[in-house]
Amino acid sequence: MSAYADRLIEAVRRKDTPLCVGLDPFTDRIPALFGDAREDTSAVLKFGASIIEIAQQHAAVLKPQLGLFEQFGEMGYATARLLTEQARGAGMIVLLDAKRGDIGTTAEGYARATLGPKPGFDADCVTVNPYMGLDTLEPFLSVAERASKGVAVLVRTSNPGAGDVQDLQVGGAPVWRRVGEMLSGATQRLKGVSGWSGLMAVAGATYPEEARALREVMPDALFLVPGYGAQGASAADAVAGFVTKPKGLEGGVVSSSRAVLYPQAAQAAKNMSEWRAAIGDAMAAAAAELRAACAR
Ligand SMILES: O=C(O)c1cc(=O)[nH]c(=O)n1[C@@H]1O[C@H](COP(=O)(O)O)[C@@H](O)[C@H]1O
Repeated sequence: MSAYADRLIEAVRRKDTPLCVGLDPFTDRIPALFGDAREDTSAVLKFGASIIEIAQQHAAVLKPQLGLFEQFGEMGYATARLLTEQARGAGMIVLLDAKRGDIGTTAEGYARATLGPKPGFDADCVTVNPYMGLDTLEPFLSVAERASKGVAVLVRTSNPGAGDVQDLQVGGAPVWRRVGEMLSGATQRLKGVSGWSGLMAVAGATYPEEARALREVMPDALFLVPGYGAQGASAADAVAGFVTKPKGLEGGVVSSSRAVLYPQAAQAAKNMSEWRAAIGDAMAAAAAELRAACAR
């Protein structure tokens, strides 16, 4: 099987947009058309399945947020697995947002659970937190190398408090830059023939200057860029860390969850076809806006 980075970049090129649809189920925002998500996980399953049916037309990548499924207990976990299977079956790349991070021996369990085949999740890529140290990433890198998968590492996150730790100065440079530098060996290990690496760097769209600087430190890492849409970052900010290649569409994926899952028009939908149209419009608009931002 070809390397994860090559599959990802090829899929993004085919869709002609770096849009990654985030699947974040919020019980109070899933429309009643699907049932009551506060009481019944089948409403979450139906909602997620419909989102994937629409997302596969507009985006190459799906990012299920595992914590928001785990809040429903074992049924939530099973639902996330079923939706992962559905998305992969439909040809989408699944980037499981699990934000794992623990000592190496424990991380082996997390790596098998997320990237491993059944009974694991068999996701294409998983988000991990490197702030316990590089040894904690090793199990994920080993599985990724063996199974042509990816590992998305938090480097400069999108949240308001990202700078609390990540901006602290170490030897004249912020921590996030040091983390980016530390990841160079891992980046080389997951490199594909395209020259891109399946060691993805999470770089928040809300901090475009940092994303640009991180690109200099990590020239070969595909970026996973959250923060576009609901967190206020523009499409131009979201692609700040991308690089200019002939088609201008290279550098990673930009995720959007709430803005495409719960747009105002979808909340007002009276029936399923109105809801589908509203979601399709929101995803098409995000895909087009990001495509245009890449071309600039
Ligand atoms: O790893 C992530 O996906 C992530 C990293 C980060 O720095 N910031 C961030 O918002 N995320 C995730 O990206 C999604 C953002 O959702 P929206 O703000 O609704 O688009 C959530 O699932 C977050 O958990």
